[in-house]
Amino acid sequence: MSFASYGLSFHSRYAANVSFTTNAVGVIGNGYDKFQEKAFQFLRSDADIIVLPSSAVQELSTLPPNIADGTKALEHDLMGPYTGLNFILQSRLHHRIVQRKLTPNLGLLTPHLEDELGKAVEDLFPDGANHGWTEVELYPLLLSLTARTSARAFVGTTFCRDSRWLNSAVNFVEDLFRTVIILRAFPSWLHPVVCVFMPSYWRGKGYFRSARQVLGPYIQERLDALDQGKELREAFLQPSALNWLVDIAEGDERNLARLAHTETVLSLAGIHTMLLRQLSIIYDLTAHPEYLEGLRTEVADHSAHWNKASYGQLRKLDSFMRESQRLAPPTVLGLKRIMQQPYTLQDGTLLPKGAYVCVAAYAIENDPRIYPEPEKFDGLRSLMQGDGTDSNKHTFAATDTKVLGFGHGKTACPGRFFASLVIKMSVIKLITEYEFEFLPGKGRPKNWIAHEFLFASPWDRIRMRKREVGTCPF
Ligand code: HEM
Repeated sequence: MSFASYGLSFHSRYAANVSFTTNAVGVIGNGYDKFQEKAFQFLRSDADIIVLPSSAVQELSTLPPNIADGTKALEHDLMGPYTGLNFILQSRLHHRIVQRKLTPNLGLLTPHLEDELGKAVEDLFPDGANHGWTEVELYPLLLSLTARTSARAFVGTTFCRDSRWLNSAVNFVEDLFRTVIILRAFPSWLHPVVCVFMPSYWRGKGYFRSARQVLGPYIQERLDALDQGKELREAFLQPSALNWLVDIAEGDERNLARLAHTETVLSLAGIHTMLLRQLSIIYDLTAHPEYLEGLRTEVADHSAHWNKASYGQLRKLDSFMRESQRLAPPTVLGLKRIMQQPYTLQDGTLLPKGAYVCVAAYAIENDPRIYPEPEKFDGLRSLMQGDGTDSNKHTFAATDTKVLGFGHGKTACPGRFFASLVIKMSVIKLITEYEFEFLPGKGRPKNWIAHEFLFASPWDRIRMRKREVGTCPF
């Protein structure tokens, strides 16, 4: 069994890993262009990665986890044994809570999220912006905003403003990626030694401990109340993932550490992914202000009867968000899987047991045969593609074989509907209440890509000011 080996003839694994670390878009893009409809392989320090052609997306997305496991690939990528993430292999609770509780209850959560977002803006945004142009680092501002807003849904009012919880939730992710990026510079056999010298590794353990300390007594009280059939106090009746988690946990999952860790994983899955989206959207809107009035008018058109359903009717905003994610996706690889048994694809490619496979998501979404003039930012691109027959097909949360930011098919991100709601809510708040501009002589801050992951600089500065008349509908 062989794959086209991209660049392997002159690259040692170490050199290949350095190329991938610093230029994943180029490495994968060149392989994608060169091999087109054939699978190819490249080396990363921790794995030999097989990249399947775009024609295999549909088939790969339908393979069940007993054949191609996405959670194992995620755990592998995020270095489970060194970041504590290996516990996601023991239960699907982190997935069930999103699919069975968070998503079906979005309507119920919407007014709570709107309320928290409004309070967070008041608490966090600089007072100077209310009086004129003020220079800010937008990244940390939006990070705190997203952590607060999403915490209202994840842990309820009891903890959503608790600095111990918020600091843990935010810093856990940052340290996790530090650990991953540093460890990937070393061969796997050195990881158990190198990690001991890394502060991010030790801090990572501390966040899990802190989650248990902060949430533990509350979780225990709810578990006891449920077991003893006691009347639930007010906090226990609020809609929050924390309350629902305790309800749906079964067997070994009904354990303080497991439940508190699951909450930490929700923060990992949600906060930075949503922050980076919002940051990109505000940067893209500032770089392309011609879209601003159209988006504000779309919101204004629904303002008189604003309700939870209004978010689903903002098609221009959906399109803009999709275009922003196409050009700045969370990762340049998609549908990452570890094969649990040998499998032969319809095109005859044999994927051996244990192989790490994926598709070139960024290259597909920037392929001129699929997206004309892919380098051009076209905020209404997906709106124009809609033929009106399926109004949900072009929403931000919709996936497709050519729209891979959330994966595709049954295994696609279960949190994408929540993410879409929270991102829309905060973008609406930001653009109807504030104006933004780049610093004089500066353009849109660049994204950083390290390995397959997209990051943004937390130190980039931008100017903002409150609009004279704010028009936020909630
Ligand atoms: C813009 C924001 C987000 C992006 C771009 C994103 C992207 C992704 C992607 C690409 C996957 C892998 C899908 C696959 O198997 O191919 C995934 C999985 C997942 N996401 Fe998201 N996500 C986002 C927000 C969220 C949020 C807010 C939550 C929670 C509320 C969440 C929860 C999850 C979970 C539980 C999984 C499955 C993990 C597993 O396989 O065990 N995501 N996400």
